[in-house]
Amino acid sequence: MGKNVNTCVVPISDYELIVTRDPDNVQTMLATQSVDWDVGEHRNASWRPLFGDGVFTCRGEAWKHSRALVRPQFARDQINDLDLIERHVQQLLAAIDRSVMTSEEGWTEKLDLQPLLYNMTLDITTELIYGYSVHSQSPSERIELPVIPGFETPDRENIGMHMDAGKACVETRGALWKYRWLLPTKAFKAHCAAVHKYAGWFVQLRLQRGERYLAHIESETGQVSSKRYILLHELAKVTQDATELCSQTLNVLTAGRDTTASLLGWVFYFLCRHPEVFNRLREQILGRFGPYVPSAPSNIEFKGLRDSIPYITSVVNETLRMAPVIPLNERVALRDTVLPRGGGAGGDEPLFVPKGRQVLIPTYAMTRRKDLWGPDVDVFRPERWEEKGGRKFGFEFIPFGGGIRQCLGQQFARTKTAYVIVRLLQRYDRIENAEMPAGAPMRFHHTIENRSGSGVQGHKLAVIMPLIPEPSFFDDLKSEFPDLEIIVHKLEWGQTAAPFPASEWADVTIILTFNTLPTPEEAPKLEYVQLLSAGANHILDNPLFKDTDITFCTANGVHGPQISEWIISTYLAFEHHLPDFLDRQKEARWDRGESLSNIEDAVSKTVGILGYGSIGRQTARVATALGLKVHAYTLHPRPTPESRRDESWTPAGLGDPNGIFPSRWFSGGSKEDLHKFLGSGLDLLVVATPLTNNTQHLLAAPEFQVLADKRPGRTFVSNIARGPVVETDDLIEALETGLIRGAALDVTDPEPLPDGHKLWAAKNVIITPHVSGASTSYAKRVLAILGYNLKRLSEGQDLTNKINRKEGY
Ligand code: HEM
Repeated sequence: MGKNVNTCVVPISDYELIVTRDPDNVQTMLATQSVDWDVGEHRNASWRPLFGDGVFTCRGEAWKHSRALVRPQFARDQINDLDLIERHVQQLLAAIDRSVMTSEEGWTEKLDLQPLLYNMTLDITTELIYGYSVHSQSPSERIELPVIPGFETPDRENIGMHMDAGKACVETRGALWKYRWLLPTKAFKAHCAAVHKYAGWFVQLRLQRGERYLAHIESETGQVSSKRYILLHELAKVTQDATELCSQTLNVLTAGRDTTASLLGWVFYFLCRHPEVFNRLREQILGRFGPYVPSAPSNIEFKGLRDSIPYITSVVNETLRMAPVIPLNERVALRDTVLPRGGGAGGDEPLFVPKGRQVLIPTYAMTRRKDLWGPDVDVFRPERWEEKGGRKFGFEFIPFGGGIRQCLGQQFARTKTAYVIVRLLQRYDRIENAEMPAGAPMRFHHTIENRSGSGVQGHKLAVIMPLIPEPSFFDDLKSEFPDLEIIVHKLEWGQTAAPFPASEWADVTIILTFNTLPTPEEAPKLEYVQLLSAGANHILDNPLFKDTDITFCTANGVHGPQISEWIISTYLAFEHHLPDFLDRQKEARWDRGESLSNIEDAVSKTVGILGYGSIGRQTARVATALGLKVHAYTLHPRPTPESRRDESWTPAGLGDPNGIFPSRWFSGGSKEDLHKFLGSGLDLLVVATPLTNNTQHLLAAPEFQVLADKRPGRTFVSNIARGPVVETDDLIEALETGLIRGAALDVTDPEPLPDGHKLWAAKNVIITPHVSGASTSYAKRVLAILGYNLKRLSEGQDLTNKINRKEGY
């Protein structure tokens, strides 16, 4: 850009390629002489592991076959289903509205639109292609998927992440092509496997349901429409090859999702910098469609959408000119051939291109040529598209490619983009640029995104804790989120008041703390509080929690490893008589007692876990390894694989995120439900339920009796939850009378357990002073949760370990 050169040869390492921004050359490669050209082998080789062989990745005959298969689908009107788009746009509006401040002007908080747009296009595209949306914007709307024996239910929560991370790997592998073997492959393979599993599951469902697939989805989603269109369903009428269906749908998914989200992101990038364009556009939109009416159906028809407001097309075209979301294309010569220009001393003569030579087409540089676009080429001016009766364009403007491989989704993308613009401008009367002036707000994948790369721009994190993390933690955080401002304050142990003036809260948006909290008025910008504790009962009455909708997240998950170790070690210690032997050791006494005849090991015993959260799940993992069977008890029923999953944070490779360990599941809130579980034959009962009004004294004399009815005097009770969940007197009674085998208690009621309390001396009891959660790795794990949540925040995703205000945990 900037120089008066349009075609050049560029040596890179040990090979040469040609770069051209000459429209005649481009037309030759893409259209008029396309028989001499194809996309490079390495497009297919680098993308295939992630998305398979499909219309976007293939070359030669395989591409022709793919294009013939997929193309007819895009000629159908049904693909432009505005009802489908509207449903997901509503979620976008809801997400924006959630950040509206209560100030009189009704401004939203500063917000990063790009991740929200990415979520929306993912939701739209997955619904269009597979019939089920991933609902990344509103996970609660996800419909339970049916079980397909032999096929793992797809991970809808993380599919966007797997696609993005997989694509990032493809980009790096592509850039380092000859040396790609230097790159690690483990993570890439995992992302590819997750993406294939996702698409493969829907393909299976379609193949099994056959023609009834559409009806099945309509009855599951409750959305019946004569216009309903599902790409997979239609393609499967032509081919039943599962691999092909998988690859072709994934190819369209990738071609359609990021591109449109990036385009929309750039549209609003320019609109917020050009209020005059925003105002003119909004005036025309309101004139044609009227203002936004909440809860009224959209009155926008496909036919009138783009034609009736040509200025929308001008704004979109100007955006694509300034920021072509696919900034670079390429072709490779299939035989010795020529390009019309670029050769000779002046560069005006034909240029010989030997077979195998790669030619790059920098679209972004072609649309910044002053000789083609005029002296104001660097100015965003949609009006240029209206001059001289509307600008006609040829191969100097190819944001959707051109010739035989022209984008199949162009009309769909333009419709979707226009629709979102109309709805947002109907709804909001102003938009302002809140981006910091410094830094290049751009992320460069195979599409260009206007995104600072951190997504946490404008955020300020206050770390307030007694143990200050290692400096390397902050270095890592800074390198991942360069725009994040961080302040760190050390607290004395036991101190709760903030060690700084209240005015310092004013621009804090994120806090990491145990219970040092501002008032809602002191921290008007606060969005997210990461607690250092797994429990939240100490903040439930705080006005910041009670009277605002600020997101609070617990450190749920940090305790799983050490507490499950405590549970299993006290249980095994009891079964192996270790407390007795330690007593005898103190007396230097070699005495086996009865142990040679009555030590029981854990194999084939049954552990019942009351409260199958992160601690319960890790306990299940360890118990399973020892040969125990697991019975799980949860408040809400978990009848399907999907419902058994747990999205809360867990250290990698630990816990039971997919709910695979229990052999039996019990649930319910009534005594009867609880008794069914307690009566299922438990050798070890682990109490791991939070303390709430409903769980106070959950286990008392009747419950110990139910345990004993099935396993007389056999059940060992382990309480690592909270003392009051168990009725202490009844527990002592059950121990003394031998109704239960023994108990390990890390928590008691009262707590601390006073000197001389009779529980100290109860039969077969092991008591520790509320220490099972202690671990030198505690802080490290909390910080991992914070880092994970910052990433999710930056991507516009829901945070993990969010406290449910209704349930109180
Ligand atoms: C702003 C949005 C979009 C832009 C800028 C865009 C751009 C492009 C470009 C430049 C190509 C040509 C690649 C080449 O020459 O090798 C292409 C191909 C393609 N696009 Fe799009 N696209 C967009 C949206 C979509 C959507 C929404 C879909 C589908 C739902 C889609 C489906 C495809 C397919 C299937 C191809 C492969 C065509 C072939 O190689 O035969 N695109 N797109």
